[in-house]
This record gives sequence, structure tokens and C-alpha cells, in this order.
Amino acid sequence: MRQLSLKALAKINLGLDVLGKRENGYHDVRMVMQSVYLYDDVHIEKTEEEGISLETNLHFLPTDESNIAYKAAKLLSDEFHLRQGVKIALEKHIPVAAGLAGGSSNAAAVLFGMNRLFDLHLTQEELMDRGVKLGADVPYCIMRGTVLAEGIGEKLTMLPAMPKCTVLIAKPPVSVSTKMVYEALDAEIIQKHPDIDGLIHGLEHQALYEIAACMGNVLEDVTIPMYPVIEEIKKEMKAAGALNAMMSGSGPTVFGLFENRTDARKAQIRIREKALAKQVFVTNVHGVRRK
Ligand SMILES: C[C@](O)(CO)[C@H](O)COP(=O)(O)OP(=O)(O)OC[C@H]1O[C@@H](n2ccc(N)nc2=O)[C@H](O)[C@@H]1O
Ligand SMILES: Nc1ncnc2c1ncn2[C@@H]1O[C@H](COP(=O)(O)OP(=O)(O)OP(=O)(O)O)[C@@H](O)[C@H]1O
Repeated sequence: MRQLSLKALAKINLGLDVLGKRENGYHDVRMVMQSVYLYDDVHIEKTEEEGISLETNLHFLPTDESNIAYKAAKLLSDEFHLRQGVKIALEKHIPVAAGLAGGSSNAAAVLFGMNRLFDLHLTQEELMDRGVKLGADVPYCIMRGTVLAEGIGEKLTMLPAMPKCTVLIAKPPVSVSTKMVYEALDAEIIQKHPDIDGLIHGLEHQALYEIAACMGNVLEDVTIPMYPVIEEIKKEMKAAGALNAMMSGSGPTVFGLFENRTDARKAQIRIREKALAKQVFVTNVHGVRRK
């Protein structure tokens, strides 16, 4: 096999709680993660000449070592002293710096793809051990599906798959630094912890209303005061019939869960008309078939 084309899925956080802070600045989290059917296309090709080359359709993204997909390729290439090179093409659709793990998902796809192309025989767990060196969300992006993430996000437990529903995703035109959001959280007292156990209970009982009611993200307290547009988008989604709407990750993207695709479409149009966000996608949760 010389080349592979992979779908690097975006994630949303159905629940995001922060439990404490470590000496290295990272935070202990308890999160329920969910893959959605919004993805970047990642093409990976093995080349005869050594070295890594990367291209992308987004002119503002770096194509050197500072691209996390490049870092992923370098990590495996160095560790396994690969004699052949790799050519990566990223066709980005996932909004950037959005709280949707776009970069992490690209890195996960490169680790997964190179493991196949170069016959490295790494297990999923071994790939995830390498992934966490690149970013806290990368191990999850390798595992995908509905997952409880603990530790700094790398301790993963599979959960029952999210019941089918429509997900509306809206990224307002502001960019948020994850590092800055976590640092700003340190100056705050967390007012209300989300009900992660309630979310898990809802998933176990396939109870979409309970899941929606238990959604919560402590990082909203940091990001929403900075960007009130997030709250406005949440309100639009709820007014259009969303079971609930919330910020994903460190933001600024908002997602809403809908039982009805027509309502999600209506909300999409209103959000665009009111110029709250241009990047608005009607999509679905992505179930992952387990062996
Ligand atoms: C906000 C989330 O996306 C929710 O899924 C993740 O917790 C962040 O995952 P990520 O972007 O892959 O995180 P990394 O790239 O490893 O870290 C970016 C920055 O976020 C902060 N960070 C990240 C994860 C974590 N558990 N605690 C942290 O404090 C650190 O300051 C770090 O410098
Ligand atoms: N392959 C990549 N795709 C997107 N962004 C990348 C990539 N490589 C490096 N970056 C840089 O990483 C930063 C964060 O981008 P990304 O889209 O991964 O953020 P995010 O959606 O907030 O991720 P997370 O939810 O994991 O915090 C951007 O400023 C971008 O320039």
C-alpha cells in the first residue's frame, strides 16, 4: 500500500469538568467526548525519498514543523528511523482554533495512517501513548466515538454510543487559545460543576433528553464573557428547538442537539442571517463500530 485517504473527525464535548491543576500547568479533567460527522480529508502517501512534506487548502495554516500533522509524522519517522518519506495533504473543513480538535484529529489520522503504510504494527494503545505527546485530545481522536476522558484527557473509557440526533455546529468569527482559557480558569472559582455522572447515566439508558439536560462545560465561564456572541448563538439554537446548546471545548464553537433536522436547518439560516457565524454545519453524531 502506497497511499491512504482518511477522514479526520471533529469532536464536541458533551460535558467538560475541570477537577484540579497539575504542577506542569495541565488540568485534570472529566469529559464526555463525542465524534461528529464533520471532518478533514487527510491524504497520506509514502514517497521513495526521505522527508516529510505537507500541504493544505488553508493558506494561513503552517506547513512546517509547527503543523501538528507534521509533528505526528516526524514523531514516527524519527522513532522508527524510516528510510522512506511521507507526503501529507490536509483538506480542511473543520474550523480552526474552534474547540473542535481539528488539529488533534489531523495528528491522529497521520499516526493511524503511517502505522498502516509503514507496517509499524503499533496497537491502538501504543498509538495513543504517542498521541498524547502531541496534544491532550489526540488519544481521543484516535479512539473516537462516545468516550469518557479523564487525566489530562488521555485516560479513556468507552461509553455506550450516543443516541442518533442532529447536531448543529456554529463557529463565530473569533479564535480562542486553549492555553489562555485554561489559565484564565485558574483565577476563577468554579461555580457549578457539570453533571458528568448524569450524562453517563443518560447514555447508558439511551435517554437523549437526560443527556441534553446534563450537558455542561466549565470553560464557558471563561470564554462567554470574552465573546458574548457565544451566548447569542446558544439562544438562537434553543429558540429553534434545540434540546440544549453549549460551547465545545475551550470554544468559541457552539453546538446544539436537535431531534428534528428541519429545526436545525432553521437555526442554521437564522444564525447566518443574523451574522452570528458564517461557519454553520448541520451534521450528525458519528457512531464508531467497535470490533
Ligand atoms: C479543551 C479541550 O479541547 C477539551 O477536549 C482539551 O482539554 C484541550 O486539548 P488540546 O487542545 O489537545 O490540548 P493541548 O494541545 O495538549 O494543550 C493546549 C494547552 O491547554 C492547556 N491544557 C490542555 C489540556 C488539559 N487537560 N489541561 C490544560 O491546562 C495547557 O495550558 C496547554 O498548554
Ligand atoms: N493541522 C492543523 N489544523 C488546524 N490547526 C493547526 C494544525 N496544525 C497546527 N495548527 C494550529 O493549532 C491551533 C489550534 O488549532 P485547532 O483547530 O487544532 O484548535 P482547536 O479546535 O481549539 O483544538 P482543541 O479542541 O483540541 O483545543 C491553530 O492556531 C492552528 O494555527
